[in-house]
Amino acid sequence: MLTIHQVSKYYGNFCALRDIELEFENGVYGLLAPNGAGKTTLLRMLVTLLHPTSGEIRYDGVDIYEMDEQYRELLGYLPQDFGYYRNNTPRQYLMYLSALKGMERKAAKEKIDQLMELVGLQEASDKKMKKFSGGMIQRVGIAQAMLNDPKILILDEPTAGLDPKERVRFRNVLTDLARDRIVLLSTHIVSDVESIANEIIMIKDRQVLYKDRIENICRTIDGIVYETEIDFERAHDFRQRHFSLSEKQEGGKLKIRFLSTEGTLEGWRAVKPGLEDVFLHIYQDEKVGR
Ligand SMILES: Nc1ncnc2c1ncn2[C@@H]1O[C@H](COP(=O)(O)OP(=O)(O)OP(=O)(O)O)[C@@H](O)[C@H]1O
Repeated sequence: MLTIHQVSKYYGNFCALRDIELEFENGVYGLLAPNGAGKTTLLRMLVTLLHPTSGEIRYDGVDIYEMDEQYRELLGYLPQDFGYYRNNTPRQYLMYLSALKGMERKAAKEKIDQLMELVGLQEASDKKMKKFSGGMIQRVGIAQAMLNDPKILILDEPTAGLDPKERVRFRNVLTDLARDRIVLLSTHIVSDVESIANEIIMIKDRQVLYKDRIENICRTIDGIVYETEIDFERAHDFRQRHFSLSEKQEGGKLKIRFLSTEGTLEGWRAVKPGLEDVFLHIYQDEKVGR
C-alpha cells in the first residue's frame, strides 16, 4: 500500500499542496482537478522527482525516499510530455530504454513483444514514430512506463490529444493493468476517469476535498441539480439566478441543466447528479480548463 501522510509542498512561499492524506491500494485512481490545482506536483512527489516540504510518503510502511532505487524499481511513470525520438520505431525506443534500465537483451525483447500486444501496437512496432497519431504515441508512453512491470503506474494527463476511439482503447488497457497494481492518473477531463476509476481524488484550495467512489461523490450534491426548458429571452436572467451546468437547444426552447438550492419550482425536474455536475459545482468560482 502507498500512503501519503501530512504532505505539504511549498515553492518558496507559495503553497502548492497542504496536508495531503491519501492511501492507495490496487486499482485505478483518477486525480481530477482543474489546471494548476497541484496534480503534477503531487505526482512528481510520488515518483520522487520532488521532495515534500513536510510530511511523508510510504510504500508498505517504508519511506519512499529511503527506499530510493528499490522504490523506483516499482514505479512506472508517464510524464505530461515524455521525450522520444521521432525517427525511432517503438521497438528501437523501448530497447534503448530497457538497456538504460539494465535489462538483459533477450528478456527485454520478450517484454517489448508483450507490451506491444498489450497496447495494440504490434503492427506499428517497427514503424517510425514520426508518423504516429497522438493516441499511438500515448500508447508507446504507457509501454515505456510498463517496461519494468511496475507495481505503481503513474500517468500525468495521459489522455491529452486522444480522439474518442483512442480514449476507449486507452481506458481498456488501464482497466486491465489495474488488476494487480496501483494506477494513478491525473486529468482535468471528467469523462476520462468517469468510467474507469475505482476512486476519484479531487483537490481544491490546495487540499484533498474528496477521495471516494464516484457514486458517493455525486451524492454530495443530491437534490440540487435540475433540468428545465425555458424561452431563450429568459436565458440571461435565469443564468444570473442559477448556475448553469449545461445547455442545449431543443424544440425552439433552451433546455438547461442547473444548480439550485431554492427547492423545486414548477416545470423543474430534479435529476441525478453526475461527476461532471460535481466538478462544475466545486470549481464554479475557478477558471476551469476543459
Ligand atoms: N517549480 C515551480 N515553482 C513555482 N511554482 C510552481 C512550480 N511548479 C508548479 N508551481 C505552481 O504550483 C501550482 C500547482 O502546479 P501543478 O503543475 O502541480 O498543477 P497541475 O494541477 O498539475 O496543473 P497542470 O495540469 O496545468 O500542470 C500552480 O499554481 C503552479 O503555478
